[in-house]
Amino acid sequence: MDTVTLTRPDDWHLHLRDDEALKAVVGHTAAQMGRAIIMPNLTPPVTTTAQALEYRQRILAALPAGSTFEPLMVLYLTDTTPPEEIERAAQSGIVKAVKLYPAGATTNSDSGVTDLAHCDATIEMMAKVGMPLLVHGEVTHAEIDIFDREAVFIETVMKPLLERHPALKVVCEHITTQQAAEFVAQAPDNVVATITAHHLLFNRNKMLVGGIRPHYYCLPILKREQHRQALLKAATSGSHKFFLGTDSAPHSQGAKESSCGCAGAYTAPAAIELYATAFDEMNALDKLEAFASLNGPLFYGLSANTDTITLERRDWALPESYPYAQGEKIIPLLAGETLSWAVRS
Ligand SMILES: NC(=O)N[C@@H](CC(=O)O)C(=O)O
Ligand SMILES: [Zn+2]
Ligand SMILES: [Zn+2]
Repeated sequence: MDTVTLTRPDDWHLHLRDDEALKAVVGHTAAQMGRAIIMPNLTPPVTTTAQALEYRQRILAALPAGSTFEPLMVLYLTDTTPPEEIERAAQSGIVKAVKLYPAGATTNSDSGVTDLAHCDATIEMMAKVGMPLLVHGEVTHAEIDIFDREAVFIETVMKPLLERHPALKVVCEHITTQQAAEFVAQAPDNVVATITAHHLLFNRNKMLVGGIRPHYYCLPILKREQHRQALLKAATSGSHKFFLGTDSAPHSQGAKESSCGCAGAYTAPAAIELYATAFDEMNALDKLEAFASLNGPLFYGLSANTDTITLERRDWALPESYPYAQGEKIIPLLAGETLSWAVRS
């Protein structure tokens, strides 16, 4: 296959940041995605429906002229989010989900949940009104090895959570392990997962062999090849439980190329091209449309987009960098390298 035409895809896990950074990055996603689920880990985080409505307005104002890109908003769950906030969010029609960041697990998660027991009534309300919980699934205990944090989370947090709230809609975000892929595949239909392009394309060697490559450092961290193979299998299985979420996470060049670099891979500029490359590796380009464009809307109760995009097999080089906030640059994943799938313009 040398061309693939898809219903226009959506990105079900995206970081857009705010202000100047938002203006620098939003066009990359809007150029190829119809909609995106916008992560709420700003500083301060988006914890109320009122804040989500304001943030949505700033995103719409930052879009290139004529864009029809639609941001889908998310609330940041804290120990003190009241059940009434979930009702307000559901009634708004604008807020589509609530995000669980275990406190300290990732970028801007300091206001996250310290113990899910504090959130029981709020989560009960989410199950009642059908509001999905999006989960950064890693434990944060210092004694747990970083490569094991997702697998331990499934056993110690996710399974007990679903026992208490069996009807809760849950998205296991950016899954990275065989354990997570198998857990989701075997779970009931209300439990699904997003998978990033970088976790489908790379294992941890890419980050650590021949020099330390900070642009491949993200959370959850890249795992061994066995896990990448399990993710590829899940994404191309044809199951409606797995769908596209880039976790494109912009940080300036200086914040990444540092003695203590930030976690996050900036993949938005070539998102669908990177996924096509991964599906091509599996000879599964015929499965890309369901993963990228159909399974996400199905879970969120939305219609698929009505227009299409066409990918073609053609070499092109990603730019070395793009302009970012405060005069800094942002380095896309695979900067300067050649991709063999391109979006036809
Ligand atoms: N994925 C990352 O490595 N970073 C994300 C946060 C997140 O999604 O965990 C970010 O906001 O920078
Ligand atoms: Zn995360
Ligand atoms: Zn993320």
